[in-house]
Amino acid sequence: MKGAPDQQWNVPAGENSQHEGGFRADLAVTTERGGPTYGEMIEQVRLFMDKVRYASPTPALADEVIEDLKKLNAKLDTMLVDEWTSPSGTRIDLPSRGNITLPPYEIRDGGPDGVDATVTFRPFHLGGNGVAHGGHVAIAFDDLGGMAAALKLGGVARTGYLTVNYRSLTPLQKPLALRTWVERFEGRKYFVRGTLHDGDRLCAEMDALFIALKPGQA
Ligand SMILES: CCCCCCCCCC(=O)SCCNC(=O)CCNC(=O)[C@H](O)C(C)(C)COP(=O)(O)OP(=O)(O)OC[C@H]1O[C@@H](n2cnc3c(N)ncnc32)[C@H](O)[C@@H]1OP(=O)(O)O
Repeated sequence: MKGAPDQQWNVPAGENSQHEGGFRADLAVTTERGGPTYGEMIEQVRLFMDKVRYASPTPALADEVIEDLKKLNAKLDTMLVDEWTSPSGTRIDLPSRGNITLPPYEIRDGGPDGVDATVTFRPFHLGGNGVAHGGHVAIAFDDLGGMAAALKLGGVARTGYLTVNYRSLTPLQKPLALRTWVERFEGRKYFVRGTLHDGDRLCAEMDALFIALKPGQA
């Protein structure tokens, strides 16, 4: 990665490393990494992506935006850390734990019985004709399905397969109810179901297998 010659992006698993296999060794959550305005920074990036999705800039404006973005990227280059110490993914006080790559969701309730979340697809999640891209719906199911498996097994799991049935169109910019739960498990195999509703209307359903990782497994 350019701009951060002294930073290690991938810390190999080892005696003193901060991860075990594929996931964080320390699953402790934080509300402090990245500082008190980290969430607002993420929100401004999402807002920017919303604008980019719909903007038709003049060549002059595109050049101006490019120069501004280069400056911002150079600023962040001075503060890059490895994935295990990044705030992203651990900030439970923020939508989607501060993970910019996920559709923003808030957890209403979560435990071994399942996860109840509210997800709001943004303008930049547009697929076509004003509604969400199906891939973004699948990402929301994957993360929250993985969370249901993790809360049931008390450890981490990776997706073996994930099937989404798209039952009706998924709107943007509207809080939707996403629920995931472990239907059954056999050994390391956790069969997880999920639903996405707009009010009473079913938008999509998930049927997935998450496999508990063995200690140290990537
Ligand atoms: C609280 C924070 C929450 C955050 C949640 C984030 C969730 C995000 C989750 C992800 O997106 S993970 C990324 C996407 N997934 C992957 O990249 C996984 C790629 N695949 C693998 O790494 C391995 O295949 C895997 C670790 C999943 C399993 O390999 P293993 O060698 O550990 O297990 P094995 O192949 O022996 O399979 C174990 C059992 O599962 C079964 N199995 C494995 N894959 C299957 C599959 N695809 N379909 C059906 N069954 C499957 C397999 O047949 C076997 O069944 P039995 O025990 O009954 O014999």
